[in-house]
Amino acid sequence: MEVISKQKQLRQRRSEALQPVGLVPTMGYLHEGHLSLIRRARQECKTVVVSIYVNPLQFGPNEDFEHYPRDLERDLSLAQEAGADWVFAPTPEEMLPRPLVTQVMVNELTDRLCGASRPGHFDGVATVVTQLFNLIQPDRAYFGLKDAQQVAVIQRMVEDLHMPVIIVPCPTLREPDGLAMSSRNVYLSPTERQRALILNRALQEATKRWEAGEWEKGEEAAAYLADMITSEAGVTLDYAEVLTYPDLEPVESFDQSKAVLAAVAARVGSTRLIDNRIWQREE
Ligand SMILES: Nc1ncnc2c1ncn2[C@@H]1O[C@H](COP(=O)(O)OP(=O)(O)OP(=O)(O)O)[C@@H](O)[C@H]1O
Ligand SMILES: CC(C)(CO)[C@@H](O)C(=O)[O-]
Ligand code: BAL
Repeated sequence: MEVISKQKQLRQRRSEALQPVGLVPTMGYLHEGHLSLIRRARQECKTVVVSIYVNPLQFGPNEDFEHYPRDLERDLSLAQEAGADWVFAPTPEEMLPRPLVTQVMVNELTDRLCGASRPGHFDGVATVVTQLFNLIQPDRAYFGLKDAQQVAVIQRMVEDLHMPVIIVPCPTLREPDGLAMSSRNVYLSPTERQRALILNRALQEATKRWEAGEWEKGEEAAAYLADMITSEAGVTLDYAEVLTYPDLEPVESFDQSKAVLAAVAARVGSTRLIDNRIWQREE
């Protein structure tokens, strides 16, 4: 496996790469969720590129950019084991030699959920993903559905701007007790780690009720999720929403919606976690 930090070296390698080229964009501190994306890319692509870059553009001024966990040495050995051919790990100076006066903005889809709670977040994500697509020119790019809104935003950006890349959404990997894997789980104390289970538990219970046809509108399901999460000590709800997927519009009637996203975000102590389920009616 080759570690690449410079754009020039990347362009050189890219011009000689076996195709298809698969890209797994990450912010590092790799866990099994990331590794599942790398393994999937390995099955489907001749060249597998993992990018590791904590993108300052997608963090708000009071967010955890400085403290975001980083361990490049460990990441490199995990990426290699999972089958990566190259890791692109640029410095912020390499990606941002000067402040940008250009950015990519995806509207509407970013008005709700994490877009509403983290103003500017998806502008930063769309911009850095465009930079990575331009540098690496992947044929396929792999994204986790734990960040379901991110998948919808990137997919729409690629369609709107005719970017020549196939977006591959991949399932969320969980710890044995159901907690969605996340680099931010390391912030949790043992008590918080237990409390964090409420996100998955609420989604699991809501899924049973949706399957039983208990609700007509999305907002009834969202209220159920909000109640359950709010009742857990030490957990502060950020949002609970149930929207059509991938358009992220209100669900007026479950009967008429093919795919629906039930998404939650909450602070457990000071750690912000997200989780979701996609509910799909069989045709
Ligand atoms: N549990 C998971 N299962 C599958 N994919 C995941 C999981 N967690 C993250 N991913 C995906 O890995 C890619 C890189 O994500 P990122 O590096 O932000 O990791 P993360 O664990 O989501 O970090 P954080 O939760 O702290 O934002 C994204 O496409 C993300 O959706
Ligand atoms: C896609 C991404 C790597 C862009 O920085 C990030 O948002 C993430 O890790 O999901
Ligand atoms: N996986 C999303 C990256 C972030 O929280 O900024």
